[in-house]
Amino acid sequence: MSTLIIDGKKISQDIKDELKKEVEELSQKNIIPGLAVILVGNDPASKVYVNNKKKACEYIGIKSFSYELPQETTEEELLNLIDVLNKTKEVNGILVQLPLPEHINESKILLSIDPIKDVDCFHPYNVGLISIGKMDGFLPCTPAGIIELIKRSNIEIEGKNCVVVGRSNIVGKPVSQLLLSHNGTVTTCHSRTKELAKICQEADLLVAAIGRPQFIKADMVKEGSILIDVGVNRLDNGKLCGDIDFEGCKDKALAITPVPGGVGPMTIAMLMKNCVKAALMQN
Ligand SMILES: Nc1nc(=O)c2c([nH]1)NC[C@@H]1CN(c3ccc(C(=O)N[C@@H](CCC(=O)O)C(=O)O)cc3)C=[N+]21
Ligand SMILES: [Mg+2]
Repeated sequence: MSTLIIDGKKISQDIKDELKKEVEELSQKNIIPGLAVILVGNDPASKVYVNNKKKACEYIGIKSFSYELPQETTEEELLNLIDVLNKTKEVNGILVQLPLPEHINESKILLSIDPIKDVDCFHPYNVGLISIGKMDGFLPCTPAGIIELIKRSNIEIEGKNCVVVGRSNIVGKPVSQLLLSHNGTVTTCHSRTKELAKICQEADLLVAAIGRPQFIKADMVKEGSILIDVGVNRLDNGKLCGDIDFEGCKDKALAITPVPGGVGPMTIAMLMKNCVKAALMQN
């Protein structure tokens, strides 16, 4: 049987079209979702992501408020801006693009965002809700995007041996929790895991969120498995490359996500979904 290449671009477009419709209906009740996007510094990759988020807002009909602050911005200045946005009625969601410059304390910033406007789902209050299985509020964007890719490809999570490689607060940990809430049997691996290859070989569903180009090779994956690649590694030649050796692994897999065009676009679609949800919760 030929491998299903999961088309994240197409699926994210479907979601954006669903949201566009929903936002049109909301406008009849005079509700316009608003997202504030804050970027500190000049990282070119961050600028690209932030622009993609603004474009998605425009397409769907979400009003975006953009703050591009210089690298030297102090923690206090950033906290003051967030305080103002927390109190601004037109702003339903606040996103502070990560990573932040070294001199700014990231956890202090994430704590200062009003949890009801925390569309990234990074505030400890919202992280806590996810960890106790309350999934009716904001969902973390990349992990929720992964679940949506799987569901819309008609793949069942329940009962599957799910292996997540990576334990970051942004991807590894929350995706493990979402898979668990969908009744997967979840193993979370990391740099200190012993016999990583052996554990990966047992995975019916493997999520690679390591941050190393082509780390997962064909001999590490099970025949007939589902392979989800969260890697966004920029190579010296400018090309984007995943954490899975796509060419090597694809014939062994039942389904696999490409990079680009897999998980990445879903992250933005799920962010948009959280913005619409935020507007509903606040109106
Ligand atoms: N507060 C915050 N929230 C985030 O959600 C967040 C963040 N900070 N910092 C950086 C990471 C990374 N991230 C991506 C979003 C979209 C693509 C994406 O659309 N990727 C395209 C390709 C884009 C390209 O060519 O570079 C794709 O995979 O097809 C990738 C990565 C969100 N992040
Ligand atoms: Mg991400």
